[in-house]
Amino acid sequence: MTGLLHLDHLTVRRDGCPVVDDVSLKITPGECVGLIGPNGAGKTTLLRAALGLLPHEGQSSLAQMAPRDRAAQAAWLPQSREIAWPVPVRDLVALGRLPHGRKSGPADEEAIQAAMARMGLETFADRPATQLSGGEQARVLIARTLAQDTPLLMADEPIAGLDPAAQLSTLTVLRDLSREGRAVLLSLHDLSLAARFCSRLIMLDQGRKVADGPPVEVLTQPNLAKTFHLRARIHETPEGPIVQPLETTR
Ligand SMILES: Nc1ncnc2c1ncn2[C@@H]1O[C@H](COP(=O)(O)OP(=O)(O)OP(=O)(O)O)[C@@H](O)[C@H]1O
Repeated sequence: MTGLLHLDHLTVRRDGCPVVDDVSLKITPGECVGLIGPNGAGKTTLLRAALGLLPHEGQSSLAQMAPRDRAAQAAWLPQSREIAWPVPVRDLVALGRLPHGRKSGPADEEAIQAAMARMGLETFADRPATQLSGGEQARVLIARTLAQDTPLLMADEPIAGLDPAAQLSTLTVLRDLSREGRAVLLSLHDLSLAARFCSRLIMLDQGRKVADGPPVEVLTQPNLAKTFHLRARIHETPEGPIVQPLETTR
């Protein structure tokens, strides 16, 4: 299967210490891959280095691309969700089309409308984006990445700050994109939602990839104890495992 992202022995050092440590992986179309790990495990650093936004050792197929090719290959939703300018929501979503060229046409219009509809933003179209709530602004920025219409979408904690219904609808949108044949790589902290919506989980611990596979194989008691220092109950349900943290084991 053709990979949309290959990382080959990717390492990022901060002050000489590796915070992403020799990570190799491949993301293929149809996958919704969740990057999990405790605070400071290296999730954001790995995503940013994979995009070529940080100096690194090893190889990232995306980082090697020319900027325009990379923007056609991958859309990126960073963790910071600051919207500085009071532009109408529709115009902000339309910025996702910039990598497709300056002249706007029917395909751009269609992609913008589809992205706004997927994130439930039609009624906000003319509102200045700065006047929306934090959660609504997050949905606008997700819509901007959807409008970019790339085979790969990478998102750093896309459901942080969203209410439970918005979390579910956002993860449903991302999972549906993968089921349509794109690939999604996202970091997230909610292990139960990760298990339910991701087809594969990659667990990071101190920069190293310590588990990689289907959620039931990654979210095990020993992995949770070793990586998250957590004793947890894992309930098997028809919707996938639910992880109930019970106590820390540090
Ligand atoms: N600019 C920086 N300079 C020095 N160290 C940094 C810098 N940015 C991140 N780090 C360190 O790199 C490590 C990985 O950070 P990173 O933000 O990638 O973790 P994370 O898994 O995304 O964490 P979180 O879940 O808290 O968002 C941390 O120990 C962090 O302190």
